[in-house]
Amino acid sequence: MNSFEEALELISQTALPLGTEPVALGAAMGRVLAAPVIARIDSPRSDVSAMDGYAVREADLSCGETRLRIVGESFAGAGWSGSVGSGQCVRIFTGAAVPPGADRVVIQECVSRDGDLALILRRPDGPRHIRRRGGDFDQGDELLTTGRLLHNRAVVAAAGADVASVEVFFRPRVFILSTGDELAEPGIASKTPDAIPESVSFGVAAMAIEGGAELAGRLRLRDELEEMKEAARHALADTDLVIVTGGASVGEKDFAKTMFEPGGLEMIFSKVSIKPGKPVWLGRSGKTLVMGLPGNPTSALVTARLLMMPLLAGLGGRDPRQALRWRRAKLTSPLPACGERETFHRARESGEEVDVFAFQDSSAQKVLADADVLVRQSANSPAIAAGEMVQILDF
Ligand SMILES: Nc1nc2c(c(=O)[nH]1)N[C@H]1C(S)=C(S)[C@@H](COP(=O)(O)OP(=O)(O)OC[C@H]3O[C@@H](n4cnc5c(N)ncnc54)[C@H](O)[C@@H]3O)O[C@H]1N2
Ligand code: MOO
Repeated sequence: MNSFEEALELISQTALPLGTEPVALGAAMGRVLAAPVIARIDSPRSDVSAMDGYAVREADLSCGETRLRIVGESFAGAGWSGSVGSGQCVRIFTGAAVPPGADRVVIQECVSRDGDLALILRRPDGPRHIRRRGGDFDQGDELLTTGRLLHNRAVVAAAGADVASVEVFFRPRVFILSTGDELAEPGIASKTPDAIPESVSFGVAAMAIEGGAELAGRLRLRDELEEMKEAARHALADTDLVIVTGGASVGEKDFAKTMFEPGGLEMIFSKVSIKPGKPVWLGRSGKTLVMGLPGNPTSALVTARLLMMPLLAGLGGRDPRQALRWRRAKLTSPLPACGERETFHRARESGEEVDVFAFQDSSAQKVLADADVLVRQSANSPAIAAGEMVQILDF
């Protein structure tokens, strides 16, 4: 059995980027850059006004009142072509180019206008309200590095750099197979005695999409080996990762691994010393990776968070360990000593504190809805007192 750190290391070695493609910026949200974004223009493109007002020559301003002749207007997108001479000024608006000669913008609240004369009541001090050319970035600057996730703010920077399309890594294509004779589609389980709603694939699919995956398909399977082998063959075609839930343990109908044997299944790890989720496994069938998650809903979601997310990060061009950003918080109640499996408790964060739920069963579903972090407790650690700091991970 591998430790959690060993499993992560194996994932880092296995999860290599799948390839790259150009995409239009409008479709790039959530994608990972495979090449840096380099600015194609300066920003601002020239010295521009930061306020609505009048572009003046600082040297013209006297301590008392100053009268200047308005010789032109400069709008954003339609600047004024002349230059501002002594005793002159130009009406100017936010984002408009500051004409040569002017070196300050006086905001319009400090100016009264009389025909083509601007009357400045007293000499302004403070900022000159001019944004310098290239003050934000220069043409040729690297604005976004390879491996960056394009979120809403990053696409603003790319678009602002006059970049129309970006080179990104392929999204991993993920197929989810859930196994178990007892499973029924949510909404119809109550009609059959012994049936339970298939819940896990919904959470795993949602998490995979959050992790940058594209959902290639989802199938619910009965524990019938021949049917499962056929489904495995179908799921393996044209996907990068198959996630199979349930049947990971040692039950008589636990066929999650066996179903992949016709295509060949090379194991990468077959159990991890964590609680919950010990039966989680990773293998490769042909060129497709296969991850088996335990069927218990909490075990499935915890292992998906701890191991599937780093795997997807790596396949999608990011550092797998970036998917796990541990933070620290203070325990509100004590934790008992940890057994020999590293343990990840479901908990809720509140301010700088973290409340570990009393119900930690691996079959739990209600608590999953309430938990927002996992609390990490190392294997064989002694009891941890309330008030101690612990490692937490967004869940
Ligand atoms: N003798 C042993 N028994 C078990 C061991 C063991 O080491 N020795 N390991 C236990 C651990 S730990 C776990 S976790 C579970 C995992 O078992 P499986 O992956 O084989 O899961 P199943 O038996 O298929 O299901 C477990 C449980 O979860 C329910 N389930 C399954 N799939 C779904 C789904 N998609 N949606 C909702 N609920 C699901 C299923 O009905 C079972 O109740 O094994 C222990 N046993
Ligand atoms: O790992 Mo199982 O998830 O302990 O019940």
